[in-house]
Amino acid sequence: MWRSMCEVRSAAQYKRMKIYIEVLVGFILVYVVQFSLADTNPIDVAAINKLYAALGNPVLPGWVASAGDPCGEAWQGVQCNGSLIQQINLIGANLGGELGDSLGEFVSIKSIILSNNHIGGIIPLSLPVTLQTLFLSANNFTGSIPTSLSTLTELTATSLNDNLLSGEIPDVFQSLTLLINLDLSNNNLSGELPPSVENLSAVTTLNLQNNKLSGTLDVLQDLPLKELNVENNLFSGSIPQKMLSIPDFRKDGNLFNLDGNATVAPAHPPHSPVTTAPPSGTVVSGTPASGRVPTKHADGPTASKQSSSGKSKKNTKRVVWITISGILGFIILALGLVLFIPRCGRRERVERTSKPHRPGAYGGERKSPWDNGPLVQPPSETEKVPKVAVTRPKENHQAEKDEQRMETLPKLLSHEIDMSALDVHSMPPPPPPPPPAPPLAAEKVIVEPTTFPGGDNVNPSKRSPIPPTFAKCFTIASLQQYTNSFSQDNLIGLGMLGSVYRAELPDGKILAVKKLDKRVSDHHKDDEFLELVNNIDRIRHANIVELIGYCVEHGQRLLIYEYCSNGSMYEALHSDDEFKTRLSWNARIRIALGAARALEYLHEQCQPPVIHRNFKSANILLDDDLSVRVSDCGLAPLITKGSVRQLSGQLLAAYGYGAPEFESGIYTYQSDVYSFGVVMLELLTGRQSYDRTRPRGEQFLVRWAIPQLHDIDALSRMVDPSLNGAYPAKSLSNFADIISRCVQSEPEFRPAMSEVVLYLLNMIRRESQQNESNER
Ligand SMILES: Nc1ncnc2c1ncn2[C@@H]1O[C@H](COP(=O)(O)OP(=O)(O)OP(=O)(O)O)[C@@H](O)[C@H]1O
Repeated sequence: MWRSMCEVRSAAQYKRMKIYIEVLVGFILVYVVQFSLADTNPIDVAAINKLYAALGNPVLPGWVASAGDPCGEAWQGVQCNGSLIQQINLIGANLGGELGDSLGEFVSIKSIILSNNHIGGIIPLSLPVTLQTLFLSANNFTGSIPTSLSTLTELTATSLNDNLLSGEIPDVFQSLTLLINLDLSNNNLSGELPPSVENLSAVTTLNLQNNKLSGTLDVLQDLPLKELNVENNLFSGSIPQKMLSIPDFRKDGNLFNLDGNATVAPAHPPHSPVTTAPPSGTVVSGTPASGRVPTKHADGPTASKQSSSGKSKKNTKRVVWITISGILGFIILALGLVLFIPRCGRRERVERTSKPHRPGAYGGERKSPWDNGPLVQPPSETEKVPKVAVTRPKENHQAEKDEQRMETLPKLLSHEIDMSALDVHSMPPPPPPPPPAPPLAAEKVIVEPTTFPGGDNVNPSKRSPIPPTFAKCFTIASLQQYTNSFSQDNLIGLGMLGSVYRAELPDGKILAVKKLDKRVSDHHKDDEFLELVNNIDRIRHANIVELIGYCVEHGQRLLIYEYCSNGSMYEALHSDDEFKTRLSWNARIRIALGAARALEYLHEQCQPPVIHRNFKSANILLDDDLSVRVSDCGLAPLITKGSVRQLSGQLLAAYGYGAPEFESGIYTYQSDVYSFGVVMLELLTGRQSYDRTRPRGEQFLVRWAIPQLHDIDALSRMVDPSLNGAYPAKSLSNFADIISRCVQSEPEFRPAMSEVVLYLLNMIRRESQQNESNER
């Protein structure tokens, strides 16, 4: 065939052949596009239908027990890539029932996130081998950990903690070399750690606390652990020397042999799981008698899928594969022809001049105003660390800086000006965020929770106290005097780290004193606390609450901050109707900008960079003139320890600010970006991030809002009624577009904060241009 084509001699024959091929390629492309836009893959539909039935047909927007189109109809919590389901994320959705036996049937699902529900029964034996994250914590799962875990070779994080799991941990870790976070804590697991644990060559966080595990920790000694919690188990023997350098190693409540003497370390009462674990020895209902034998799934993906599918499904699958292979074959053939013909032509008709290349209908990606290339390349985790320390003085001239920044963005501006030349009202609504692409390798995405500064490998007890440079040292006596002995009248509020009091100095100056709870202070030695103070003291930015001083006395730890007279954005929006009416649309954009600048500074300019970790509207304080001061910056090390850590995770997730990855203990810069998106949603809707007084489907703001963000009509119905319609429609849709970028469930698709700042600045600039032209 190839030869005969090359032998085509006449120009007419060549032209005819070319047209024929172009038409053929056109047909193929149309078919491919149709295929990629087609309904959800039928195998995935069948699997999700079964899952839904097993969960007891709960009320979940979009979901149905038979057929349907989860990808096309955007079922709640479902994310797809083309026609394939990639993620099911239903954290805290009040789900009951069981998981059924359909999970292993999903074709290419990467993430199942069902934490904080009431799902019972066993963890299915059949699991999808494509899984990268499996979060089932805080449910009512019984029985043992399934052996099919061994087939999940792409797994990077899994949390099975806070369930009723019992029996031994199976020896399934041989091939889980990508696993970074594993949480099995707060169950009823017993027996020794299986030998294959030593193959977890990527694991950095391992939580095994509050079980009945026994034997030694020897299999853990060569793992790259940064955080290990084995508290409240029955571990014994001596602790391998190497393990003492794990930066966060908690081991109390075991039978370790310290200094050659068998020692019973003081046991803490185990954290009670969400539901009470049955006493050991109790036969747990629902535990399969024989269900723990390895299934055919261990044979690999094909086996696993076939074993769990019926004959008809096999046929469907075959048809799909044949179709895909056919299409691919066509494409290869067509490409071959397209590439081959010109070469033949060149060989045969050297006098022919080639046509200039014109991209076809599918030749380029659709661009949107926001898609003009990343405004600032989203830095990867490593790129985010600035090479040179930049510390912004408080008295920086932000307006001038913004001018400069805008000038450095000729590409953006020229594009935006071009866009504004168009009729904005006839423009389509903002485009949806880009479709999920295969996630990056986990190690590129994950940043370990911030630990105490000073290097991970430094033993805290060996650090020498470094007195803070600028922060003033207060005595308890003076603070007692300024707060009227920490009287109730001066109590401003309570947080998870402690209580905040209003303090009045003799010169009339008002300060805010954060008195850390004992359970927080107890985790940190004096020198660690001073180091923390030193690091907070370095954080200086016009949009961040300034640390004035500290106090370390008699085991008490206090942080003294500048006082913000207008309370928090949370109070302004949700507790004070009168204040809320003062928050015009412009004021809201400016609050968002101030908060974005604070995060941009923490992530990209501060040295060392800082992850906030507790970003929410209650931590966005407002000054006299409503300018933003973000609080609790640099306090992450206090909340990465002990019970506060758990509490912080629960609170962030429970109140709707926690990014999906937070469930696994992964908290990155992008997790802050997610929380920032939730704060923007609060500004847009005037709703709380979580409001249990609302109907079920509306309680979690993100879940309720996301499907509506790209629908102009729905958007205008979502806006805070107290704005009385006083906002430009275009500005609203741009604001919504930024939100939907920030709250994407795949962290790597969220923008860097510097991009968010630019988006907001650009919105403001365009509005002022619009206002000027209206005035003329
Ligand atoms: N510098 C400050 N000026 C004025 N009010 C403050 C200041 N710092 C904190 N507050 C107020 O004190 C209260 C408690 O703050 P705190 O940061 O301890 O807890 P939170 O933000 O409510 O919760 P979390 O502990 O999760 O951060 C909040 O209502 C906050 O508005």
